[in-house]
Amino acid sequence: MATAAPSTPAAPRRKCLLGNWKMNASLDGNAALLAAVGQSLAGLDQRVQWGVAVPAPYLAQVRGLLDGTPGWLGAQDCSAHEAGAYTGETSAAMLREFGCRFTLVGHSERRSLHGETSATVAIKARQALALGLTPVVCVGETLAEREAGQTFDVVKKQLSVVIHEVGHCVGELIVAYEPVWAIGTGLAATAQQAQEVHAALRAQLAVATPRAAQMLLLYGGSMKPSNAAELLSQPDIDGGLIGGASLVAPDFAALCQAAASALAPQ
Ligand SMILES: O=C(CO)COP(=O)(O)O
Repeated sequence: MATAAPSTPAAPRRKCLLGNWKMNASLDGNAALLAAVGQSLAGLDQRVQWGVAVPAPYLAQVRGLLDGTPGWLGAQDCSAHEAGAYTGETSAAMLREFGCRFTLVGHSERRSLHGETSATVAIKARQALALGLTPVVCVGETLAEREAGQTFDVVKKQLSVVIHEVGHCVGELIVAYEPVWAIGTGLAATAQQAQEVHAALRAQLAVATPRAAQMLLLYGGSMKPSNAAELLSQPDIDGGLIGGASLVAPDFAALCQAAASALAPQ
């Protein structure tokens, strides 16, 4: 008698490492960084996707630098508006025209320094999806919120506004959990802290989409070569959104290799 297949097979997830260069770039520096990254990552397990979110003025240059590599080009933000009198903004259509594959939305620095609300972040995610860009929706609690025991409430609320706004496209999102207290501080969440938030986010997504098990959930906040292996081996951590370490070619390459090591052998 044939053995029945398990009803819920383990999801064959990929890993994904996205660099967020923030406001750090120069023509010469970008060329040197990506030449070194490209060289280090030749032969990387193809189940590891990598990419970089660059400042808007460098999109055209970096598009050329990534040509011929599997690296994804991304932006750090996109406008909530389609077009028109919005000085300083960059639309999803413009990002698309310059070859972007993804855009961050709702990074904590946008929320805290530029007053972005979850409602605005959700509209940005919808705009990005409408133009065929993958929104990387960033959520995360502050230290005060964590200490007050509000972590799960905060991140779920941030995500629920986006889920509601994008409707049936939820499964196309990438979600990045970035605890605000871990960003740029050198103090990453422990693998256990990050895993339990990721599991909660995936459970929340599962209510909205049958694709939740395949969705990429990234951790961000002081991920570096010394802590990457443990973080990336958690069952619900599918990769990283990397700030500082994405500016150092050997570090970013080491994180991608750690992601490859965390995957099951092919
Ligand atoms: O904000 C981040 C990525 O978006 C994380 O930054 P760091 O990796 O520098 O902590």
